[in-house]
Parts: sequence; C-alpha cells; structure tokens
Amino acid sequence: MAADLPAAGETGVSPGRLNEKARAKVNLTLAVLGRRADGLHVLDSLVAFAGIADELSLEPGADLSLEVSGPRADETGALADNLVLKAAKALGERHPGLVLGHFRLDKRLPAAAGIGGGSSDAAAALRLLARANGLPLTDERILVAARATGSDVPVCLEGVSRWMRGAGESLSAPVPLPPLPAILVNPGVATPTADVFRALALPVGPVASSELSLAAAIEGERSPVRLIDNLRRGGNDLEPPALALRPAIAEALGALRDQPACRLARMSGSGATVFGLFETVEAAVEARLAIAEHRPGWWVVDTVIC
Ligand SMILES: C[C@@](CO)(OP(=O)(O)O)[C@H](O)COP(=O)(O)OP(=O)(O)OC[C@H]1O[C@@H](n2ccc(N)nc2=O)[C@H](O)[C@@H]1O
Ligand SMILES: Nc1ncnc2c1ncn2[C@@H]1O[C@H](COP(=O)(O)OP(=O)(O)O)[C@@H](O)[C@H]1O
Repeated sequence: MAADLPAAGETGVSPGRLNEKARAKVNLTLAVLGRRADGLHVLDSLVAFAGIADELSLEPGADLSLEVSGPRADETGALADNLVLKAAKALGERHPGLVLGHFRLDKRLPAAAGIGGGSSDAAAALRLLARANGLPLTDERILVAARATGSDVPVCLEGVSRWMRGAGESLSAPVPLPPLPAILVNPGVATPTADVFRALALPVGPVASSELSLAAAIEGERSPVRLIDNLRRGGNDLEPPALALRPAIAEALGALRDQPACRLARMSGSGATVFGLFETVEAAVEARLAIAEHRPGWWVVDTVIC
C-alpha cells in the first residue's frame, strides 16, 4: 500500500533514513475511575512496553507519504487514515516549514488489539520528525500533536513505563520496573476501543472504586516476583465488557492460566490481547510454545515487558 500526500514543508538536506521501533504498549493495570462530560473515561493505568515492536523509518523530505508492509499490514485500515499520517499532519499544522518525508511502516503487531500498535506507530512518527527537525520531544507542539492523535499517543511518545491518568493526558514521572518475562496472546478478534468503553455503559460522573492506588507499593520495586504480587492486587476494569463482546478473550486468558508457571494473566487495554507474566524467560518461552501448538491461529509471542 502506498500513497502520496500534498507537500507540507520545505525539503531539508536528507541526512538519510532514520529508524524507530514502535513497541507494544501493555496496560499492566487499568482502573476506570469515571466518565467525563465529554464522554471520555477517566483512567488510572500502569502502562509499560514490550520488546516486540513495529518498525518505522523516515526518509526526510518535503512531501508526506507512507507505505505499509509486513505481516499485519492489511489490518491497519485505509492508508489515508493511518495514525502515522495523522500524527505527522497534526505536527505539521502546528509547525509551518516542518521537514516531513517518506515513512515506511513494517507492521508486525495486531491492530485494534489493546496494545496500542497504531498509537505507538504515531508516537514513533513524532520521534522521527523530532529527530529530522532537531526538535526535543518536550517541544510543546509535539506534545499537543500527540494528544490530538489519540489518548494513548502521549504515553507512547517516550515509551517508558508510567502511570497514565485522565484520558491519557496526565502522565506520571517514569516508573522504572524490573524486566518482566511475558507472553502476549491475541485470539484473532479485532476489538475496537470505542465498543468496549460503550459496553461499560457508565453514566457521566465518578465511579465508586474499591481499588487501592498501587503506585506507592510499586515505586522502586526491583524484584519481579514482588512486583507481580502487587500487580495482582490491581485489575483491568475493561475485562468484563470486552469478554462479553468477545468470548474468545476468556479462552486466551484460560490458556494462560493453564500454564503452571504463569504468575499473572490479564487483558491489556480494551483487548483482545492478553498478557501472561512469568518469573523467567525460559518459563515464558515454554508457555508460548505450549499455547502456540494448541492454537495455531492465535498470535502468541514471548517478550520482555519493562
Ligand atoms: C483503552 C486504552 C488504554 O491504554 O488502550 P487501547 O485498548 O486502545 O489500546 C486507551 O485509553 C485508548 O486509547 P486510544 O486507542 O488512543 O483511543 P482513542 O483513539 O483516543 O479513543 C477511541 C475511543 O475510545 C473511547 N475512549 C478512549 C479513551 C478514554 N479514556 N475514554 C474513552 O471513552 C472513546 O469512545 C474514543 O472515541
Ligand atoms: N499504524 C496503525 N496500526 C494499527 N492500526 C491503525 C494504524 N493506523 C490506523 N489504525 C487504525 O486504528 C485502529 C486502532 O488500532 P490500534 O492502535 O492498533 O489498537 P488499540 O487502540 O486497540 O491498541 C485500528 O482498527 C486501525 O483501523
């Protein structure tokens, strides 16, 4: 797939192709604290990133264009609606004369899967444009463009673990986590985010939440085992509506829980991807092999989350 879009800036001297990884986002916990008058939901979520990633590159130039290839290219929808282009245009509107260029996306992560593939691609596009234009990632125009592109894009901008609050616009300082051996399992059912929030059927206002803030318990934790114990005290409030819409998610969670070494199995974001946490990489690989053997149609990868 390829398309050319109108020029939106001056040609800079091409310093060559720039590359960025767009890592999968994982919501280790996700509490829904209420619904705002604008309809968006107020979240409190510990967001981390996995090693598995899409690859995005940019050949800087005057014209904005994108080509998408890779095993999951077909899932990204219409090229003109790609979040890479949305992010680039959002920044171009706020920065006249921005050097743009030709993006190439190698799409490996499933789309509409709760692991923010599109958001992470959009954030990688902003990082590439920042590099091509000599802008710091803290430039206000980049932050505003990230927010305008999607709720998950700001946290994906630097791609380090943080508490994400509000509708994604409020981020904590980085929360360093020990590397967590994990597997990601997607049972092959696209799960649009808006459908899952709608299924929660929350009225506008706060919800009574019994969930304790885990921030203090997790701060500075260097032991994966204790971290997983604390994460177990949290949850994902989007699991019940997502499971009602997509029963295959319950099967994926069941497959993880059947693995004796799996210490925590939970859905990420609005699904349908679920993650399992393990104490060692070897245990994660063994579980990945076992699940993949029984479910050849599912996307099952081992990775490390941090
Ligand atoms: C739920 C989360 C958790 O990280 O992840 P995903 O499941 O999408 O990966 C995110 O908040 C999703 O962020 P993102 O995927 O960027 O969503 P957006 O495009 O901004 O919003 C899509 C739609 O979801 C609903 N939405 C989104 C975020 C939010 N806090 N409240 C909402 O109600 C709205 O209906 C919105 O129109
Ligand atoms: N680069 C992209 N990668 C994936 N999906 C994209 C991309 N650009 C636009 N989309 C659209 O955005 C929707 C949400 O994608 P994604 O960010 O992967 O899901 P989620 O919000 O569940 O984490 C997809 O259904 C797809 O139509």
